[in-house]
Amino acid sequence: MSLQVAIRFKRFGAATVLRDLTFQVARGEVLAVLGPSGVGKSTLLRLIAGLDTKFDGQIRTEGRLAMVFQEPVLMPWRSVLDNLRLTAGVEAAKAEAALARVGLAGKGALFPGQLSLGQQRRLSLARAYAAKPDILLLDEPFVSLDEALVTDMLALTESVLAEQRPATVFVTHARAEADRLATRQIVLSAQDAEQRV
Ligand SMILES: Nc1ncnc2c1ncn2[C@@H]1O[C@H](COP(=O)(O)OP(=O)(O)OP(=O)(O)O)[C@@H](O)[C@H]1O
Repeated sequence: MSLQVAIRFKRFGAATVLRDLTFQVARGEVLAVLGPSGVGKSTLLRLIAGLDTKFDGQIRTEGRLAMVFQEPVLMPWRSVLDNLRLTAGVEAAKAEAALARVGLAGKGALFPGQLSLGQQRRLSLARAYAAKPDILLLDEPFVSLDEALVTDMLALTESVLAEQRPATVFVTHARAEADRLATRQIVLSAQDAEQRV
């Protein structure tokens, strides 16, 4: 099993954000995580990624992990091509192809600040996909892309998932995106948490 999650609780101060959440994701499976804003979806991904280790429970991951954040996290002082090559560890020719696949052909020499937000999001996706991770964490990766781009990026994601078969956890507000990409869905609700403010 690529990913095993057993969270007893995750607290921020007196507020319990996640409680008794247990699931597993095998290679090739795509688990969509839905639920209202503030319910703890991004927190869950940060725990899985190991970016936050303060919680009660156990998370086991196997292999290489890549995460696409809600806001693109790029190195502003490095070119678009370097952002892809340095993080995903791919050679120049493959990096160019990965850029072309997300519609960023010819943009490799620019810096992230010279890209639109939508282009930065696409670079983040390209970087995660080029890394060929065993575990892929996607935090609302299609937010703030226009409709045509969402369609393109969904199709790209679908083919990347079919080719690479990572264990994927996909956070989204959009039920239609979840229906299209996910093999399983969970909906987090405020009842999973216990707000004690
Ligand atoms: N570093 C932090 N310190 C304190 N509270 C935090 C921190 N990070 C998140 N929270 C709180 O935890 C709760 C869950 O936040 P999280 O970002 O995981 O929600 P979400 O479900 O991803 O929301 P959205 O759909 O709006 O992105 C919120 O109440 C938030 O205020």
